[in-house]
Amino acid sequence: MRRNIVAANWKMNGSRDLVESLVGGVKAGVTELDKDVEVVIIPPALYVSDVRQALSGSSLGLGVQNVARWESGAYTGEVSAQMARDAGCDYALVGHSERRQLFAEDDAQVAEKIRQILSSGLNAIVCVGETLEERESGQAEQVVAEQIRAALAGLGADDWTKVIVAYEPVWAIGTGKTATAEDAQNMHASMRALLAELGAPAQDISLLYGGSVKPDNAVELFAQPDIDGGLIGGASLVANDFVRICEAV
Ligand SMILES: O=C(CO)COP(=O)(O)O
Repeated sequence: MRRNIVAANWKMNGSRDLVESLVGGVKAGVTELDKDVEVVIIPPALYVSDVRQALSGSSLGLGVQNVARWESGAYTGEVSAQMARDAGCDYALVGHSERRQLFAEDDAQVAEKIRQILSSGLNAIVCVGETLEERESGQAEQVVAEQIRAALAGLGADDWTKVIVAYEPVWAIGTGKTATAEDAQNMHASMRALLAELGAPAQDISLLYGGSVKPDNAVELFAQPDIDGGLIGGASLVANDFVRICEAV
């Protein structure tokens, strides 16, 4: 059965004070949620342990925003998937468009990171999405399909149970522009069809939408049959807004 998931990607925002106030607010706010909704906090790696402590006693999940593509060794500044697991994480984001654009992460590197994430026992939230130019030239589906194939082709049956795919159109991230619920649903349906082609149990895989999700557009987006939750940036930094988005699932 696929799960409904709402994940908070704090990006490079926050402080220890914010961890206290934000996690406290979210924890208190989500106690009323349907048990079928999984809420995941993804802070900067340095705050993972603080968030883990602040989350204690709750069922919220924890994740990192990135991992190294190597297992261990002389890679100054990197954090491995195994370390994230060791520090108490359950999830790792991979292939976020900010990593692809600002850190030149390509599909091959994304695939290597996914292998690290899965072999360490974490769940991978694999981000894909097209740029505005690609959408306007009618290539959106093809771009997303290529990203999914490059990242996920050849996974084994056990691996698929730990894969979540997040569709985040690049032009919708942090811009206040959201894909229409219809466009997002169409993309999600085609992603699910492709996953089936790749041998995945596609009906069981959670597909999240991300890109300017706010409390007032979340209900319509999450009502779509192939949208199983969201990956939330800006609105995840305000406890009330994030809780309202979680309630919309
Ligand atoms: O990139 C995102 C989540 O990973 C989306 O960010 P915003 O919600 O700020 O648009």
